[in-house]
Amino acid sequence: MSNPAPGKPTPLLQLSGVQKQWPGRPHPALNGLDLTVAEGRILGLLGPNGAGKTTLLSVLMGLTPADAGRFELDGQPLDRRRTALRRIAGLVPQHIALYPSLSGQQNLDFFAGLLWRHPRERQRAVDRCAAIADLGEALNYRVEQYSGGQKRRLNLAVGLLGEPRLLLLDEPTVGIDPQSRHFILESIRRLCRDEGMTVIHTTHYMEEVEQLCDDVAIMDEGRVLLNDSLDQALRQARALGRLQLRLEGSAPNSLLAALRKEGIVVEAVRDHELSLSLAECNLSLSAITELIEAQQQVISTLRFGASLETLFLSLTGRALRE
Ligand SMILES: Nc1ncnc2c1ncn2[C@@H]1O[C@H](COP(=O)(O)OP(=O)(O)OP(=O)(O)O)[C@@H](O)[C@H]1O
Repeated sequence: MSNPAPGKPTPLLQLSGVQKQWPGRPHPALNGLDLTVAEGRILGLLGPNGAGKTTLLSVLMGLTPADAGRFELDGQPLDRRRTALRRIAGLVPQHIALYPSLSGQQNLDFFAGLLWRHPRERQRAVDRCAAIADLGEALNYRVEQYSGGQKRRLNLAVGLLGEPRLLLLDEPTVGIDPQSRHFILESIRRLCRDEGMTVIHTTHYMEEVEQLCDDVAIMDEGRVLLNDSLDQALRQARALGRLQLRLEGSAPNSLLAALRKEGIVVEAVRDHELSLSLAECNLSLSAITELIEAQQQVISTLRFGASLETLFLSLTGRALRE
């Protein structure tokens, strides 16, 4: 393998031309998919229903073989029929995969028993994952008594029992309360930061990708249309976007000049409202607000019209949640 360019993250996984046709389906679920997953980073995999995200995770877990394609792990080619990722990957499936009549603890013990032979290793994995789920007393309750959020937390913990190097998350926060969602996202972030785990996080929620992920891949009709760092993707999105601002006072000329100096195009000024185009500006949103506040202006509302959603729309021609 050639050495990565300085500053560029090392690829853990590289896929090219991956093809998968489910029997009896009119279109391939994966249709020449290329994807790079960088080591120790969180990749947000965005795509509408039927884009092929779950199929991709199934192929990566070796649950179903790809029809064609090249797979490289740590720069070494893998046999596409046995991608061998199961050894290093943990899957947190979209549908809760727990035994409802067993307690949380019993679920952890059971799944750990499938992964670890040695009782001491098994116990260590269970204790670690029980701590990650952080369910307190509820760990001893039957899973059928859990809230949706508690089930999701345990589902995540079970996916971590094998101490995976690569964690595959299939929409891990669907249909749960904001607190549990926050808990799950924080746990993922911590695992990535403290243990160098690599994560593929599939989701419909753009804002989750913006909050959590280092990299983003946008997928549609079995192909990856964009695979880049989140910063680059947002920069691309920003080029499509507008920032609408409402100030508490009217905008002084000094503010307009300061904005223009940073490459921000002031498209319209109406009373206290400004419409800005950020196509030529390299500042982050927070740097722009700081710049405005440094001009002694108070922002009462701010609406950014370009996000991953805008980028997604421009790449696929349709909204993610259509
Ligand atoms: N086990 C299967 N057997 C037959 N067809 C399948 C199977 N799994 C997925 N498909 C088909 O493959 C295509 C891609 O589906 P997939 O579930 O991978 O997409 P997805 O992006 O995960 O969608 P969602 O966001 O709805 O979960 C769809 O047309 C789907 O019907």
